[in-house]
Amino acid sequence: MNEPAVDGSHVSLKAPRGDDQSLIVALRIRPMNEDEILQGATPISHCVDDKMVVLMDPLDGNEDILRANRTRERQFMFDAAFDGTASQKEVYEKTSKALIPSVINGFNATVFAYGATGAGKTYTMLGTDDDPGIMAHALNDLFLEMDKSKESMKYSVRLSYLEIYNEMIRDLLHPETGFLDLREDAKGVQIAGLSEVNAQCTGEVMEILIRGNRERTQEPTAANKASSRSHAVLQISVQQQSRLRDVTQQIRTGKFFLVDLAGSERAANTQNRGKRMVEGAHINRSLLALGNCINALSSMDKTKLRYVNYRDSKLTRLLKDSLGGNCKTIMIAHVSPASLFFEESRNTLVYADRAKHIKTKVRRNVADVTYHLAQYHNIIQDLKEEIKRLHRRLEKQSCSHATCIRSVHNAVMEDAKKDSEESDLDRLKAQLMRVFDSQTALRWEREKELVAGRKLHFKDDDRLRFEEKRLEKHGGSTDELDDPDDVVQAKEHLQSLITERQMAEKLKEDLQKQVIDTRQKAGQLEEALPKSLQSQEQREILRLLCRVQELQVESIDMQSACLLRNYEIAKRDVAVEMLRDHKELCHEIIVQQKALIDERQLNAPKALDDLMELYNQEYHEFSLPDINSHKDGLTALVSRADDTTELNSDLILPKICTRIFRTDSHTRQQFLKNASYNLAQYADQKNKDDKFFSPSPIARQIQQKQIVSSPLSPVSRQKSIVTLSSHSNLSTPLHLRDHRDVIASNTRHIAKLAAKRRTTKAQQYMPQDQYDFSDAASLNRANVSMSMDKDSHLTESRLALHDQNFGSSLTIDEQRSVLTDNQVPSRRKKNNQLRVLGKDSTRNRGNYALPAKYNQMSPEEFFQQLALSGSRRPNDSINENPARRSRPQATPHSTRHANQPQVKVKANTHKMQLMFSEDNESADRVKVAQGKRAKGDKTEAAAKKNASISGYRNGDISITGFGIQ
Ligand SMILES: Nc1ncnc2c1ncn2[C@@H]1O[C@H](COP(=O)(O)OP(=O)(O)OP(=O)(O)O)[C@@H](O)[C@H]1O
Repeated sequence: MNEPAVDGSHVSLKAPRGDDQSLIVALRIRPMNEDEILQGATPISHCVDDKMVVLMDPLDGNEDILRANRTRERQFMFDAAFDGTASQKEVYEKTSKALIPSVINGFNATVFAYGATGAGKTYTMLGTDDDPGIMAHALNDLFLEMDKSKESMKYSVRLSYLEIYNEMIRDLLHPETGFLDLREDAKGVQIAGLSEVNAQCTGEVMEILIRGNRERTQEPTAANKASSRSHAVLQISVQQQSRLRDVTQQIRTGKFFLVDLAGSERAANTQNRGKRMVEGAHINRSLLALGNCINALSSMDKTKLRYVNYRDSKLTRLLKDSLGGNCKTIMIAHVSPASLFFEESRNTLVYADRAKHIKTKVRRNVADVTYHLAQYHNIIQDLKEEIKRLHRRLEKQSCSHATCIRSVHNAVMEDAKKDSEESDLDRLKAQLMRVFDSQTALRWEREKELVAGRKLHFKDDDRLRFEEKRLEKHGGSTDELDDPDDVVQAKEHLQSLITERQMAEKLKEDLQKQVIDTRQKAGQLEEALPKSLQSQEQREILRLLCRVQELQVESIDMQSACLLRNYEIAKRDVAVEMLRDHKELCHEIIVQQKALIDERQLNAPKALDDLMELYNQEYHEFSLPDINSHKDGLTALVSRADDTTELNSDLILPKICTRIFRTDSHTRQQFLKNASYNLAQYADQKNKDDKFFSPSPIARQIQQKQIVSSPLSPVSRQKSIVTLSSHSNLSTPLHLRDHRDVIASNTRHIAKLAAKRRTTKAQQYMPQDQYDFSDAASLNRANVSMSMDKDSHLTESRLALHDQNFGSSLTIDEQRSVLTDNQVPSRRKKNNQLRVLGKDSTRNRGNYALPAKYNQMSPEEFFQQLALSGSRRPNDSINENPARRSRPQATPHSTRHANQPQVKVKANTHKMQLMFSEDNESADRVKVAQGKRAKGDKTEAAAKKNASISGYRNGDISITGFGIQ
């Protein structure tokens, strides 16, 4: 068992003569458990004292003549005996504790628990979490004991944990290594490949132990709910070496085996079958081998040569040293007190009693190490260190007056050092604050500079451009200026701006340099600080200082953002100012041109006059007093936005919006909120009045959006007017007819575009279930000359109104060309043919009869046909009633005229259809049906019922809107 060790030095194995030592045997009787009590068992094992145990035969021997004179009691003496009241600690202390110093000093020791299954072996060795057993107590004491001598000794503790299950050895700390081989050589019994784990403290050891136990094979049997099916061996190897280096060194290696054997079992009691039975057989075989060894070893006849057969099982081979060799061994035998286990208890007691006679020769495992000459130097060094250490200890122990004075002096010195550290901290703090301050100042300067720089740029660029424009306005290049004062003033201003910018740039450069300097200083300070700061308090102060600085920086950032926002507002103000100037300029041009027209008595078109009137009206209305200068006015304006009636005018909103741009953001938001809400209210009110033409909610939203989000719409209007004027070329004498046409055409074009845009949006938002677009497309194709768009506001009546207003003499051809260019679907545009009904003939179930002549009719022909057959031309009919003209009304009962084509729209299943008929006497009715119809309901009455609109007067072009209205 002696091991070579230590730094490759020469190790000589000593073989000291061992002392004979008897195997110590203790007996533990566990308390009766519930099962045993329920089965009516009586206690048959008793501890008479701490060494004597009495076992009673439960059978009544009176009937057996052979037993009649025999005593029913049998007494056993052990080194220690424990009954059910004994605690784990007591058992440990009275048995295994004494082995701990021996192990530390290089002796081998073994404690093994023996007994029948369920007798309490595992409980004694391992114990429970609350009440740990011998293993935990022994390891704990081992480390405590080593601690006592760690000043002079060095220790190394290694652990291995294995189980013998069915005669196979398994490493419980590394079970993945599989089954291991057991070998014997000159050094003793070895297990090849068994892992050894280093442990430094009790905690670590306990962890290893718990890990190993988790791997142990345990199964429930009838005798024990958690029966160990294997023998478990925990091996603790302790190596002790003196710290004192000498020319020769002793290394002591003690091994401590803690063995929890599996219990012998009777198949009748355990009722084991199959695998459990095989396990039981293996257990019994190995325990029999152990018993044989014990028998042989305990032979009283010292004269005879004994043969001990360890080879019968792995257990006996492993415990060879523990039983008959160099080992202090304790056997703790376990029995149940119950009468049910009399046989098992008796066997155990007999074996335990026999084991008492086993003698082992115990000797210390010591290895003497002789060092090499080269190692002496190290040893001397170590010794010197040791001397110094001892001197220091001596000094400490003899705390004389001088030492006290020295200690007081030391304390004073430490205080002084602390003070100086604190003053250092103050100094650093001040330095840090200076750096922070200068950083803050610089940052602030830079932010201001940034904003100022932007302003300057903006001022420079925009003002410059503005000035240039102004100069250009006055005509010619700057060289040929008539007004030198203006130019001089502008130049001076320009010069001052340039100088200002240069100064700002210089300042910026300086600031940047300063920033770099400060950063460097801060970097140095950052490096120096951690070295100087030692205490937690100092670090905390520093952390707080840094936080303060961070907050200051955040505050500067916020202020800077504020400045930038102000700057943006100022920029917008300037833009508004410029737009105003521009507006004034436009106004000047318009007024002058008007004067020119009046002066030359030119015959301007009526449209132009109307536009001029509108313009004048708007111009004066927009010259409201500045809101900024009157706070009350602003409040009044916002409250006006609250007033629904005010919004009834289409002009008030853009007007207010233009003004509101100059107010603060909160007021702006408040205003827009109120305005959009009231617009919706207004629109609702309007819709109630006029269901026929009311736009959809989404269309209303779009309308509101357009108005609200276009505060400068009057300017755009001005633009349109200017464009129109430029097209008209009013400054030159007109060929009236031509120009009127051009103006009319342009106006039509604008109106058309607007109508188209509205239509697109309405289509986009129109809910599908309200209108079947696919079918509407076919219907539209049928009415192309009358309508091209489902939601078009550009009805013929409107165009007619336009024509009337602008005196257009456009022919039907021209009207058609306008329509076909913009509204006719591209497919039809291609062949320029009008299919009166764009219905697929195969899908046509004959719900309506269509006169053949309308098929393949061109739009022009169709339109003419319709017009001829009516009483008037479409545009003529509008003049009749201005109310109807501006808004076509649904007239449920229209007048009938003979010889007019009947135009009907019928609701088919899910669809609308259009029907023309000429042969009907009362054929001037045009029916428009919309909506869905119940499936299977094919009568016209149902169609009418479902129709939401029907009956326009013949010739009223508003039929074009049937698809949507
Ligand atoms: N001294 C005791 N005090 C209280 N309970 C005990 C004592 N000894 C054993 N027991 C209980 O008895 C039962 C059986 O004990 P244990 O498992 O230790 O038996 P065992 O001898 O190891 O059996 P096996 O050989 O089958 O593993 C356990 O529930 C255990 O808690």
